Amino acid sequence: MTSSTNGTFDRKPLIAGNWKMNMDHVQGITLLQKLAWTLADAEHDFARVEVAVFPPFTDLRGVQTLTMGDDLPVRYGAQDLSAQDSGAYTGEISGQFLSRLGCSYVLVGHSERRALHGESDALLATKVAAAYRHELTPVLCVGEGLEIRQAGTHVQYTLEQLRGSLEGITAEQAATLVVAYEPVWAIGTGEVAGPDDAQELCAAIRTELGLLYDADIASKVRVLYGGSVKASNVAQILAQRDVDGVLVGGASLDAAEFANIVRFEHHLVTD
Ligand SMILES: O=C(CO)COP(=O)(O)O
Repeated sequence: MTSSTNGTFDRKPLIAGNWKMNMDHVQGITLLQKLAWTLADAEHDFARVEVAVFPPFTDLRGVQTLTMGDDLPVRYGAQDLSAQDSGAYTGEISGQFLSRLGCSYVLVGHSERRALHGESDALLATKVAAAYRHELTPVLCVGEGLEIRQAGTHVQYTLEQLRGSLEGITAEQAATLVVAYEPVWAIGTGEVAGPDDAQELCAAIRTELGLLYDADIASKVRVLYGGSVKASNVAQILAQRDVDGVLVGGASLDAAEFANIVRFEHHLVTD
């Protein structure tokens, strides 16, 4: 596993839910409350397996109030941030604002932002830097589309995205980075990369981080897999040595299903 079969992990697993453009601020609070109750009932050990949600911007203030008020051990982050800190950038959200809202994380370069908003690796490197300026941990997303996968150049392609999106990022900063490998062809399609595919790319990402920085940093960075993750397939994915967590889309909108994903260790045997 991230870990091994002896129940210890090399890195603390991170189970992250990307709500995308779903859940208004009222629905978001209900979902988070249900998730927290379900995990509390199950006596989930948050110190062992970390849980984070990525709601829309407009939900974040409510999420902050709820987590602070009820002392919830769930972390949260935004789905994007501006490369700029402040100024005449209509519609943009600064990392400073996210930090003030208690965000721990921010997604950078999700494939939907790369594809629908033309975000380039060069721009994403400036967003990663902005996240660090505001003490947010970037969750840098990389991954290939179907054509690249079919052409067999997916490893090369994904590592090129990684290098480009980390341009100018120091070793000290990279030590706290989270990378999410999300093959575009497996997102929202029900098509899951097999555990071996997830391991191949997560290991390749770690090796590349070792070359870009050093082996110690590479051993600290958490590399997640994302793409049609469900309670029924999560255990096999997380049984891979270099997969340190999952970034879940659709299945994170259902509190019971997401709680079961978080509790992947409890269904290792039955899956
Ligand atoms: O894009 C994803 C998470 O960021 C994955 O989405 P799905 O889990 O819905 O395939």
